Amino acid sequence: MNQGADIHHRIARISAHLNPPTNHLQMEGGSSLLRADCRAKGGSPGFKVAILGAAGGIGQPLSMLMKMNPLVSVLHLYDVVNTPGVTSDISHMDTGAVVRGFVGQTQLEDALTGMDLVIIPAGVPRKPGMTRDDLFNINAGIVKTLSEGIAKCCPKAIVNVISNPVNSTVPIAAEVFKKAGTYDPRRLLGVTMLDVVRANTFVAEVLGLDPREVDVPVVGGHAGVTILPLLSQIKPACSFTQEETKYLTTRIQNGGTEVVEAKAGAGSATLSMAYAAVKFADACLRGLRGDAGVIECAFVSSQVTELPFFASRVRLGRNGVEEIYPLGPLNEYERAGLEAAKKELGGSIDKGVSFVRK
Ligand SMILES: NC(=O)c1ccc[n+]([C@@H]2O[C@H](COP(=O)([O-])OP(=O)(O)OC[C@H]3O[C@@H](n4cnc5c(N)ncnc54)[C@H](O)[C@@H]3O)[C@@H](O)[C@H]2O)c1
Ligand SMILES: O=C(O)C[C@H](O)C(=O)O
Repeated sequence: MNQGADIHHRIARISAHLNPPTNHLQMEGGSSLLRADCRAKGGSPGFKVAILGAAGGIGQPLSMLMKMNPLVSVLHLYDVVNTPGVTSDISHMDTGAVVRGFVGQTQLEDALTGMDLVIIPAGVPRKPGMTRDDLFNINAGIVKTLSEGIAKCCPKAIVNVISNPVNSTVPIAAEVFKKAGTYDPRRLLGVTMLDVVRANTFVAEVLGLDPREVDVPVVGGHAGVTILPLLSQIKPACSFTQEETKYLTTRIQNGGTEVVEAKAGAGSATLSMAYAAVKFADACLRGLRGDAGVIECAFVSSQVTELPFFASRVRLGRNGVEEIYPLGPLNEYERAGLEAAKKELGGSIDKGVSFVRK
């Protein structure tokens, strides 16, 4: 066989056992194909991460940022459209993770098999005038289907749910996992990190600080009054006037709507969300690696209140959520906020549970 034919033969051989439609098939040179294949098979240390909804407004920058994360060795990009292009594009970044693309329901199982962490930003976003709950009718079914795939193909994966309404989609995923007999509450987390990111930013603005120096716990859920910033517990310790407290609480609770209105029909937060999702996913991966003291806020199965799910500070470890911290001392304003949050949150959780049990 001449040299050109030999290379073509090697490419064909490798193509046959790489997942379709991977970017590697478009690379030139048999030797690089072989090396990428070895790394994909676990030759390089790191975690295997799938992003479901990878071609969307959040999915694309999230995929790019996860490709830059040194803890990721394999990155699977799944969507019902456009993943071949996104995968090809992102795969040219000279970072460690091997990227593979999967498109359409028939490739969902391949996308999920063997994953350590699955991030779900699949689903429709809000338009001005809509609540997150208005997305339920479409997104509930999407999250249900994707969760069924996870239960079947990677039941031990940590799952980060971004799709709205998070207050309902997390209970939906939990019910699907219960039905499948795979539910481990420690491994299912609703992503509320954007609320913390916003709270840090807005509080830093008021205090004249660098946002990186500020840490605001945000508890409850991820919609309107269920988003409850605990300004009395911020680090560094600081007090606010009543006016500042009201301004900050309202702005943090309406952060999503602020972006939806500014985008004027073109969707909701995508870039700040991708940043927040990566910050949270990185914390989950550091926990999986066994790092000590990884603490973030997340919407999880919880006994912190009488509700079955609640967002609060959690410690992340090798099994996902290793410890859930109590809310700590609340001031009068926060106690009233907690009551309002619980009232709305209870209904959203029930709605998610009934969707699967019906
Ligand atoms: N948790 C949060 O803090 C937070 C923040 C921002 C947005 N969100 C939510 O994230 C979701 C996505 O927002 P976006 O701006 O990226 O929307 P988008 O419309 O830009 O992207 C969504 C992607 O999901 C894909 N998709 C649809 N059905 C799918 C399925 N069955 N399987 C896989 N992929 C599927 C679409 O093809 C699309 O590429 C929305 O529900 C939005 O409300 C949550
Ligand atoms: O507001 C939205 O609809 C998207 C997201 O939940 C956000 O908080 O930005």
